[in-house]
Amino acid sequence: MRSLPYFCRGQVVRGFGRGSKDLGIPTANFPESVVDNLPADISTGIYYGWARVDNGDIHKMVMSIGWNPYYKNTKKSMETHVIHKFKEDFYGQMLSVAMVGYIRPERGFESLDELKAAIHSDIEEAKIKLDLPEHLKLKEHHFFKTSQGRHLPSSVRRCRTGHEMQL
Ligand SMILES: Cc1cc2nc3c(=O)[nH]c(=O)nc-3n(C[C@H](O)[C@H](O)[C@H](O)COP(=O)(O)O)c2cc1C
Ligand SMILES: Nc1ncnc2c1ncn2[C@@H]1O[C@H](COP(=O)(O)OP(=O)(O)O)[C@@H](O)[C@H]1O
Repeated sequence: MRSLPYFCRGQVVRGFGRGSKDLGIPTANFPESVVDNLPADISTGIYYGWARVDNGDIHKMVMSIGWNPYYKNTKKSMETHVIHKFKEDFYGQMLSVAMVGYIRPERGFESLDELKAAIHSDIEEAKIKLDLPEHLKLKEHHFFKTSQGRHLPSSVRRCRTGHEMQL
């Protein structure tokens, strides 16, 4: 995928409230404007990368892009599970992510337990891959040093591919 790494930020909005309740794996949702602006070559599926909430620490993350076939959603979404235990929810805060690599396509599952097992295996894969030097160096990218600018208009918070960010 030519567009990877892909750098993106947006204010966290409410989803269907299933991530935590059903799965025990909370996923922060991006607004529709961010989902609609994904480059054409970023296909639906599961990705790994780095994430930061407002000006906090940079953590490993896994992200699901698509229609969640298990739940048969009608709206495409981008849902990020940050691999970190937060003290509280962060709705309305700025989430900055660097999508670094692709894991697998989205799938339907026979049971919730199978979906949960698949997500846990994605998390383990992400943890290992992100320790590679070429991925670790992205934590130092100037994207994560620029203003988290919650006050900035959405037009200023455009998402960019690694190519556009002059890696
Ligand atoms: C790493 C990861 C992998 C996922 N894989 C799938 C999948 O293969 N199929 C699917 O239907 N949903 C998948 N999901 C999406 C979950 O079903 C989704 O996070 C859940 O529906 C919560 O949605 P909500 O935040 O809108 O409530 C995945 C989520 C994550 C974080
Ligand atoms: N480690 C985490 N990763 C992602 N979101 C988290 C995490 N810890 C807490 N949250 C909070 O949980 C919310 C997601 O919970 P979830 O049950 O999936 O609800 P929703 O459907 O509203 O997205 C996020 O928007 C965020 O505020």
